[in-house]
Amino acid sequence: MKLLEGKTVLVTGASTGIGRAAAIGAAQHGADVVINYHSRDEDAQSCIAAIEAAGGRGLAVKGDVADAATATDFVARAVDAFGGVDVMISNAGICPFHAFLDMPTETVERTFRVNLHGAYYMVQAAARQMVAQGRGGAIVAVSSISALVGGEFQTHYTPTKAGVHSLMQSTAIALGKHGIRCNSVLPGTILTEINKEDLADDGKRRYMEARTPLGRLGQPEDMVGPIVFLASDMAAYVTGAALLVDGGMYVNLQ
Ligand SMILES: NC(=O)C1=CN([C@@H]2O[C@H](COP(=O)(O)OP(=O)(O)OC[C@H]3O[C@@H](n4cnc5c(N)ncnc54)[C@H](O)[C@@H]3O)[C@@H](O)[C@H]2O)C=CC1
Ligand SMILES: C[C@H](O)[C@@H]1OC(=O)[C@H](O)[C@@H]1O
Repeated sequence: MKLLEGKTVLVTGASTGIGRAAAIGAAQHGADVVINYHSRDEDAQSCIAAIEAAGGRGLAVKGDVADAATATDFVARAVDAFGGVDVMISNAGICPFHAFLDMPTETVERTFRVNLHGAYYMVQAAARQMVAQGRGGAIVAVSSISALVGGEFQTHYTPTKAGVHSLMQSTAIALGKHGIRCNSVLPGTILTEINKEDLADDGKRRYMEARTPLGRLGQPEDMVGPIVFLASDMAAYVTGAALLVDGGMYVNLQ
């Protein structure tokens, strides 16, 4: 069953990882897909090729989500190309692991700007378009298990993920009257470029695997079902919710 037939889906940070898998997954579910990407033209084009191979129409728009103008441009380009916006998947993010006491100011500010300001601007630009269209919509933000638990080398990152989760709760209230649903997914540890270096440490990787009751770390494709579900009409009465997708890692105390 195709869950996003006839919808236009926008995904930020979609040239790699979870965003890429979500973009291709949306196309497999019948959507036209517009992707935002930051810098890697070849990866963006290969994502568009995969969207088209899945039967959807695709468009890649370059831009830094930390800049508010990127969001308005992204939405305008989607409307020009495909006539509107039905779903926004706010996914772009960075996590430059670093110790707390000597954390460079620029690292903190860049992480906040990309992960939190970027999500805010994208969600707001999509919501403005959805309200103008008058046919509702769905917003899915990629938060994290890190919205709920800390990380020694993620003191600049975990607050942004809690912030994204909180943003979905508040926008669910602000936008419910317009028929726009806002939810977050909270991935556990998914094997992507964001943690390639961190998990190159065998001890760290084995520890994270051992914490996961399902016995393995996640793949980007593990995020597709939960994201597509929340974006689709199957979730018509779900808003302000947060869906952990972590193989059980969060509940595994002992
Ligand atoms: N991989 C994991 O274990 C987890 C990832 N997440 C979140 O998932 C999201 C996607 O990350 P992954 O796919 O894992 O890693 P990734 O590194 O493959 O993807 C992040 C994407 O965001 C893009 N990006 C970074 N800065 C950007 C900017 N300024 N403007 C536009 N795009 C930008 C990157 O180019 C990249 O395509 C992030 O928000 C991350 O915080 C959340 C929980 C766990
Ligand atoms: C980058 C981390 O490995 C990843 O991102 C998160 O949000 C979680 O902390 C994951 O472990």
